[in-house]
Amino acid sequence: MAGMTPDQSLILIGMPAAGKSTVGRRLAARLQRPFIDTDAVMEARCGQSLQALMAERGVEGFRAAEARVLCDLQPAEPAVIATGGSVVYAARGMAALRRLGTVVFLDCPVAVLAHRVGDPVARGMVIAAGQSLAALHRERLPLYRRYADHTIACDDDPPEVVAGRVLRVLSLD
Ligand SMILES: Nc1ncnc2c1ncn2[C@@H]1O[C@H](COP(=O)(O)OP(=O)(O)O)[C@@H](O)[C@H]1O
Ligand SMILES: O=C(O)C1=C[C@@H](OP(=O)(O)O)[C@@H](O)[C@H](O)C1
Ligand SMILES: [Mg+2]
Repeated sequence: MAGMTPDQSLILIGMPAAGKSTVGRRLAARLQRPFIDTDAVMEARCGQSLQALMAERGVEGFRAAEARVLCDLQPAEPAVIATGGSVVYAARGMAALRRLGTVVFLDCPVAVLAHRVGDPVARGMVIAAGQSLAALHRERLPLYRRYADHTIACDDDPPEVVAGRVLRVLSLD
């Protein structure tokens, strides 16, 4: 898929700490579009922090709540949407997101992610007890690839550079 039409939202997926929220905010400013972070939408809707949600409902409950948020997302106008890293577990949620626009996968090496993330559990990630970040990355990579219209290699490049790559691949620069 080359470029995107003006009525489409731009949706960022990828591992936690890949830069979806940071790069997404920059893209929204550059494109003069609203910025939506599905993590913030979920916290507002559930009335608690993601960490509290995870502690109360567990991984399955968290994923179910996230899927409902994705299915109900209706931007008033084309937006830049940063998602939580675990959205790709929800097939129905991803189908809903894909109806809203173009999905871009920020593909960041696991070593860079590990440096940024610190302790996955303290960060409130959807991760099984004892699972390493590298194992989680292996588990999710096929899912990110399945849903991506475009993949952007991020390495450890600054957010502005990554944002520029996204705009170029979508012919929006
Ligand atoms: N391209 C980047 N280069 C360096 N640090 C980054 C970059 N993108 C994000 N970060 C940092 O990594 C952390 C996680 O970024 P964030 O945007 O919250 O990622 P995500 O939304 O994908 O989880 C933040 O501290 C942010 O400042
Ligand atoms: O990947 C994950 O398991 C998660 C990523 C977080 O969002 P970011 O990807 O924006 O960090 C947040 O949704 C939650 O802590 C679970
Ligand atoms: Mg984020």
